[in-house]
Amino acid sequence: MISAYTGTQVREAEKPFLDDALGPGAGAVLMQRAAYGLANAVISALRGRGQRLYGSSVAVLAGKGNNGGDGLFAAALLAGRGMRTTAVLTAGDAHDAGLAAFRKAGGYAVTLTGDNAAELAAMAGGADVVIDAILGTGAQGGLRGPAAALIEALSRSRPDLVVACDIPSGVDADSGEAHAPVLAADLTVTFGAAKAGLLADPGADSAGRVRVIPIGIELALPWPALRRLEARDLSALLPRPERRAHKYSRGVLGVVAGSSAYPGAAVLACKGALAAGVGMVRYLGPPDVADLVRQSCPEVVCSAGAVADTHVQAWLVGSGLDDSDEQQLQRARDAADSGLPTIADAGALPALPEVLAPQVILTPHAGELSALLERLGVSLDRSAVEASTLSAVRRAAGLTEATVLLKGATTLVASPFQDFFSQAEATPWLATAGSGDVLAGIIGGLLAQVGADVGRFGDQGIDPDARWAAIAAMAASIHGRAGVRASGGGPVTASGIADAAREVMREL
Ligand SMILES: NC(=O)C1=CN([C@@H]2O[C@H](COP(=O)(O)OP(=O)(O)OC[C@H]3O[C@@H](n4cnc5c(N)ncnc54)[C@H](OP(=O)(O)O)[C@@H]3O)[C@@H](O)[C@H]2O)[C@@H](O)CC1
Ligand SMILES: [K+]
Repeated sequence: MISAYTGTQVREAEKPFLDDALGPGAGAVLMQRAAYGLANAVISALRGRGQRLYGSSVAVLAGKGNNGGDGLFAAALLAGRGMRTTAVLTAGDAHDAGLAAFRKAGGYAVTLTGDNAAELAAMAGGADVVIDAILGTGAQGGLRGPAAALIEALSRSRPDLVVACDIPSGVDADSGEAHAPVLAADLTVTFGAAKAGLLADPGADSAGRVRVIPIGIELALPWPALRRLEARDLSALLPRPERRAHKYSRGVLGVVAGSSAYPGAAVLACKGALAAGVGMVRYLGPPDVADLVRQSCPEVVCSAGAVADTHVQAWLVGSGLDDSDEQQLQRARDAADSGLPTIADAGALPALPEVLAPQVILTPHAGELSALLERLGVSLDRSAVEASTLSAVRRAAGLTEATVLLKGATTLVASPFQDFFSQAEATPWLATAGSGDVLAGIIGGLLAQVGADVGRFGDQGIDPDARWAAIAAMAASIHGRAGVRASGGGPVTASGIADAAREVMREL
């Protein structure tokens, strides 16, 4: 599991180590570790591209704070390895000890002014590596003045390799909000712990690959602000049938989905659930949709019954529902009100009561989340949601008291108890019709199997209250991995994602 923290949490954790009572320059030790990790990461990245170190060039953009200090010390180490190093001091002022070490190692420093931004951008853009060490966790807002002009010009020239020091300058370490201009990094080398803003969009868009360098503060870190499940977490959390299992003990999912306009959504939701290994799927809906479901998935038991008369462990409602089909909408409301874990997708979102419960998982995309918040009296249009995904999903979970999964390049999940998960396994090829129905199916399939198994989650450090969010995150991860597998770098279909999800489950 990757644990991520706000900038404030990391700074708090660093404080005890900065105390001079620990010895003179105790804080400098942390900076040396950070700089060493950054320099090594740059060396690995260059070698990974088949480039020689000796004679390669690096431009470090250094702000006046400790982030700039990290960058200058790292550049000094790189100069010591034979790289040609230039520092652009973006604030006139610079970290004294860092600049002294940089100069001593043979580095050349130049000060950014109002007049030379374009010239220095051209110089930095021609370097083999650019290190962005302008702003870190001490930033207030984004880049301004000449530093903003430098980054704008440099972004246009698309440097070969950009390495962000701790966080891309202009990205908020707590929220992932990006204050333009931000220089998109290929790699972010972050210190002590991943910052939450690197694992939430749009910050994640600019971060590239994230590498965490331990600096000795790890044991002082509090409960994480955000977590990301990795393959081994999924392996530990996924259900395996017991020796004497039968279809009912493995979990039964009820599905209320599909309409004459979108019958395929019901099929894809059922396929997703079956791929997730559920014992049985019971479909409730109109006869024409049920016919298609039977033809495509003969394993599914179809009826036109009521929610109250249908014995299941979890519900999936909403995928492909028609907003004029009052009978299906009523089923969706009954399911969400049943007290059973329920995934509510697409057409169910506008139909449910405003206040729900943690075991109800809502799965909006940014536009649907904007509409949901609008109904709750919060005016946040789609682009505002996209600009601030973590805060938007937090607000939605707080107001609805439900678990909310926001779909996107990075999928964020928030529980109403302030547990957050972020998964980023997906490929852009996943953005295809029906993909969300498969995701809903996988969530439903997992809810039916492990929703009641509190101990399974506790063993992995997940609170009982957070398990609904963890299940949604597990499903997002499986769905993302399935998309990558089905795509192989090319187009995918939603059915292909469901097929691949079964293989991903087997591997995990
Ligand atoms: N603590 C530690 O021991 C360790 C910390 N580490 C490193 O330190 C980083 C945090 O360092 P930091 O606290 O010095 O802040 P940092 O992000 O460098 O910049 C803030 C400076 O810029 C200024 N400024 C602010 N906003 C601005 C803006 N929008 N545009 C322009 N300027 C702006 C602000 O000055 P002010 O405006 O307040 O006068 C301030 O001087 C952290 O990310 C990590 O890399 C590691 O070495 C491990 C050990
Ligand atoms: K930075």
